[in-house]
Amino acid sequence: MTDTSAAAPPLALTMGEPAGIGGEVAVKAWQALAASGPAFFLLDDPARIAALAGPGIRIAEIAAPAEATALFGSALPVLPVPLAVPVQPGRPDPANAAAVIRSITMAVQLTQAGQASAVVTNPIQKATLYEAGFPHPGHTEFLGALVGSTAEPVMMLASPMLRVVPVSIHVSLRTAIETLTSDLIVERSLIAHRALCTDFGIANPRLAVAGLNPHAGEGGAMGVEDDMIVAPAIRTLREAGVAASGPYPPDTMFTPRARAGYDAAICMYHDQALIPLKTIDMDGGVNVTLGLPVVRTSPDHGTALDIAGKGSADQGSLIAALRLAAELAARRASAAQH
Ligand SMILES: NC(=O)c1ccc[n+]([C@@H]2O[C@H](COP(=O)([O-])OP(=O)(O)OC[C@H]3O[C@@H](n4cnc5c(N)ncnc54)[C@H](O)[C@@H]3O)[C@@H](O)[C@H]2O)c1
Ligand SMILES: N[C@H](C(=O)O)[C@H](O)COP(=O)(O)O
Repeated sequence: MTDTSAAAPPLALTMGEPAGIGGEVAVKAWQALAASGPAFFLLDDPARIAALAGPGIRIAEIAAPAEATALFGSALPVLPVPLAVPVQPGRPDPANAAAVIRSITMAVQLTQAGQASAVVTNPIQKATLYEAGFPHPGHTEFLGALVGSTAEPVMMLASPMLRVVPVSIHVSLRTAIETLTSDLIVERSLIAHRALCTDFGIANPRLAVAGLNPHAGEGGAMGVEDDMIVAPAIRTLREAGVAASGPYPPDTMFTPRARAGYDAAICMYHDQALIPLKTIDMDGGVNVTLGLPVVRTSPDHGTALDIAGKGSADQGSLIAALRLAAELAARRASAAQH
């Protein structure tokens, strides 16, 4: 376990969609972590968070991230990001989109400036941001643009039981299949491999590559992509020294016995990766963006508008995201010192 106890800067937690469950799980996560850390501050509207938390919980409005660590044991630190209009739980309003986006931008800038150790994002309501003109499909692509990445960052969902990496993210299933190439599989796998080595501290990560078709194509009878696209990518990865294997029939590669044989599953499209992860560990899964100069994690769930304002949201995934962000940031900080 990496030592995260040194005086690392606090984590920056974004507001996410204010009409969703982000504020509620942030308050619950603070209650769970106040005594132990890792310390974080929330970029949000302090008055709304105070109203949401109720009278028993102290909210501390801060002017800079450096104030958060000392306060964290007794109050939830909030760096103000004012909202344009009042929030109605379960009913997102595009008028608040600018504040949602500003919260993400500020978290990234503060992390790049060394004032925060990592970015942890609460879930956004993508359709509401699109309505307000947001041009990025999701956080992953937006973060890549914010830091000026040349290659699109890679999405990983991680839990103690499984790590999955989809080679395409927020595109239709048709587009995911039409744009699948050996080069794309190799590019995403190499970024994942590097992150598993450096951020996760795994010496020789084993990548299990999923097939695209039923039975990984059954020798071409159920689709040619496994032989023509996936298998050549695995050969290229192996030639580059990566312990990659497959293509595996996707229906059996997520069983407990199969999972014991690899460190991450490289999946051919979004839901091939995210369905097993969220089925196995919805309350402990964490979304991690690989290939960025800053550490970014997020809970695996979305805005859960159907339960917003009801007090029933589970905070487990956000707590796991905060803990993993601190661990990855500490490992990067330690590597930078050596
Ligand atoms: N990181 C992110 O920004 C992120 C991640 C996933 C989804 N989203 C967005 O969230 C919105 C809603 O997505 P969705 O409906 O597909 O998924 P969702 O995760 O919001 O909800 C799916 C179901 O799980 C339940 N649920 C989710 N989190 C829960 C929690 N912490 N405790 C208890 N129950 C919980 C919800 O009530 C709902 O019934 C979409 O706009 C989507 O794009 C954003
Ligand atoms: N694809 C993710 C999921 O379904 O859980 C989610 O939309 C989050 O994506 P970003 O982190 O890129 O917003």
